[in-house]
Amino acid sequence: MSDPAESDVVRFKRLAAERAVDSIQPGMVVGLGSGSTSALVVRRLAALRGEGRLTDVVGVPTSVETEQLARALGVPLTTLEEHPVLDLTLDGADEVDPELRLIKGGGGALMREKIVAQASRRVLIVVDAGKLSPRLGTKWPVPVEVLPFGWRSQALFLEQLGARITRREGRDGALFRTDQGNLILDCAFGPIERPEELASRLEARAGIVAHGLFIGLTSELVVAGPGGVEHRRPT
Ligand SMILES: O=C[C@H](O)[C@H](O)[C@H](O)COP(=O)(O)O
Repeated sequence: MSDPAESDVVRFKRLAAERAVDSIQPGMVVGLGSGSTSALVVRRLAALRGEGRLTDVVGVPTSVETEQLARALGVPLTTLEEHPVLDLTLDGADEVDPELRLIKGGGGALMREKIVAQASRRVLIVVDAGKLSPRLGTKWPVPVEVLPFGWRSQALFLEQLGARITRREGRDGALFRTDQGNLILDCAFGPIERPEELASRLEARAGIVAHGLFIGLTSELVVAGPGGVEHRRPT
């Protein structure tokens, strides 16, 4: 039943999460993304387990936060060491372009999310319609995870690539640290003309350990908005 206090965005996220969980089959090993939409996926999976469905599904969490939520809700977990190939990953995104290229990492989990996505046979991205964008970088900066060692050099390098940099802080105003203990530089490039080229330049730089451009990784998208819930595949 829907909660009258639930905002439209949260309702769309929930509807998309519910539809996405329909793609999970019994016995699957499933990557569990991070962020508020992925939390709704975990909650839905836990609710189905409570009804005696999908009880043999095991998850690989992409962040400490998702791991804690899944454990609290009794969703069984495993690791990539145990299961280096996953059947399916369900994850959110911050921005999605028409080719289903993504910006991710608003919650700082980009590195583990990308590792898990690359280890998955299928990656299903779950979003509300507000995440759709004509061009990546229009709505969201590209999060870049850097080693603390030499981070100022990486900031200069990113500025030379045209980014306006913000070093991410937590809600308490302290420096944000990823689950790996690294820093995030949020890089506002504005609308990005050639995301593949930018991704290659970021990947070639020592000290940058991950970036939030997810290209060629989305197998399917579930998007929910005022027009309903839609399940898309790349064209
Ligand atoms: O690091 C966080 C992730 O990439 C999230 O999947 C992304 O930020 C979307 O989060 P939300 O579902 O809360 O909008």
